[in-house]
Amino acid sequence: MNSETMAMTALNSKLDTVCIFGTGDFGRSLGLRLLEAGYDVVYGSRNPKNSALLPKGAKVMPHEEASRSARVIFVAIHRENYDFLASLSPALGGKVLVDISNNLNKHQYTKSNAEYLSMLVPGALVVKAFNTISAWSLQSGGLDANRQVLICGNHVDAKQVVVDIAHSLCLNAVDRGSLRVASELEDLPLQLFPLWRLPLRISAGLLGAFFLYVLIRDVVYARVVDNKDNSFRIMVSLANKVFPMVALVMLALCYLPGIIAAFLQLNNGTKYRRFPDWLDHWMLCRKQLGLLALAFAFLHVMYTLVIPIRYFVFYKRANMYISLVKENKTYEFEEKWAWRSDAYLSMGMLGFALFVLLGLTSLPSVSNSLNWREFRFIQSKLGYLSLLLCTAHVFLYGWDKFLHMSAYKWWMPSSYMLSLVVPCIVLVLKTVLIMPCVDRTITRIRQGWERPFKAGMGKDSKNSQPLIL
Ligand SMILES: NC(=O)C1=CN([C@@H]2O[C@H](COP(=O)(O)OP(=O)(O)OC[C@H]3O[C@@H](n4cnc5c(N)ncnc54)[C@H](OP(=O)(O)O)[C@@H]3O)[C@@H](O)[C@H]2O)C=CC1
Ligand SMILES: [Cu+2]
Repeated sequence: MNSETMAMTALNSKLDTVCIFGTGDFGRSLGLRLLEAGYDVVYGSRNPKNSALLPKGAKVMPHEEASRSARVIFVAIHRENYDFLASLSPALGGKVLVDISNNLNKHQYTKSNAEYLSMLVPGALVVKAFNTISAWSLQSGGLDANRQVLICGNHVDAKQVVVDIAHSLCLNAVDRGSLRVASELEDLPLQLFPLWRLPLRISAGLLGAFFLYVLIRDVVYARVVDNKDNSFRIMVSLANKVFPMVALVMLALCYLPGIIAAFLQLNNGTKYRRFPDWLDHWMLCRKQLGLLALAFAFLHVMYTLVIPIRYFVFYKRANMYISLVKENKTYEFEEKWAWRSDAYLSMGMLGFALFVLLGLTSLPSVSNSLNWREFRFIQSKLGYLSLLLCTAHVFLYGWDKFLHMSAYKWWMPSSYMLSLVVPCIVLVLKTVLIMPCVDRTITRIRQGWERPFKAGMGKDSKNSQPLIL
């Protein structure tokens, strides 16, 4: 038996007892789960007599005594109170010290908490883990919260011991590498939807801009020029104009960064050159952009469904029927209008169905069941088709309004027309990219080929992510 196996056996033989320093929220929740999983739990506390709140079956002792009874010690104490651990150094030598601490702010300290702990207790095998799991989710059994335990540390065996504990608590363990990444793990709980920020800002900006525009155009202008009060239209009509426009532009914005990246690669003649940071960031949040766009499309569907029961629509229809009767006229069937309304409705429904499919395949549980080619086919080809159908839907709905400009000045075009600018640019560029000659060049570039006269340029770094156009 070599020394490593012996050390492992020694670690495993003691695994039935786990020590926890600190009897606070996290210590208590973790202790409870460990007891339920069949471990013996010993708490190390400043106040061993105060065990009223602790889970039944756990023992409480002073820190040094508690540390002697186990090989694995969870340090459920805030970093600010770590200093006393230095004096326990001799007792903690060779033990697996699990640092679970988080900070209040990002980059609060120059050294991560785990590295600081290993500096305080140099003889211990420090592992960073469990800091991304909350005391609450531990208590609720991890059933309705994040179940992923991210682990890092410099000692493989010590990490394995922590992985085994995580597994026995029915949590998923992911090894993230050495103790150097500890500060990254400590930053994770402080993040608040990092990839949603840009998409949320974009959607808020688009919402505000489109709403202001249709408000000025449909309400304020009508009031000032025609002395007509259209303000009641804000609630449903204007909202139902703004939502589909925002959804369409945002769907187009999901595809624009991939297209820009492809043109950059074409221009550079190589894929071995980094994209600008803003493009990288934009590409990383395409999924969030798409999901927000889908939410706006859903809103548009719901607002459209209530149109027949609106008072205003009821009033307009009744008035039309009455005037037809009064003037003894019939409501002529116009084939052109029948075609147009069926066409835009059908395009809208098909586009929306594909849009929902895109949303579904972005869910990890679904995308995990697809291979890369299938995923690309849906996200790229069907996404392109969805954008095309949705653009056609908006175009067919508003085309007479584009042509019929007399009511408004040239400087106040239809809002639908404005919302088509970005999607049309994206569709045209995308069409250029799928032309066989261009597509062939891009495929070759992505396989590592470099345009001869540009070869070697910027070969310092690869693109940070594979492309989905
Ligand atoms: N709560 C949570 O959801 C999560 C917490 N964490 C981390 O877990 C650690 C503990 O958090 P939490 O349980 O919420 O905090 P609490 O404040 O509830 O508990 C901290 C415990 O530390 C001990 N302690 C306090 N001061 C000192 C000191 N000067 N010297 C020695 N021990 C001291 C106390 O135990 P005693 O009186 O027995 O000595 C106290 O109960 C923190 O580092 C936190 O960042 C990480 C992820 C989630
Ligand atoms: Cu529509």
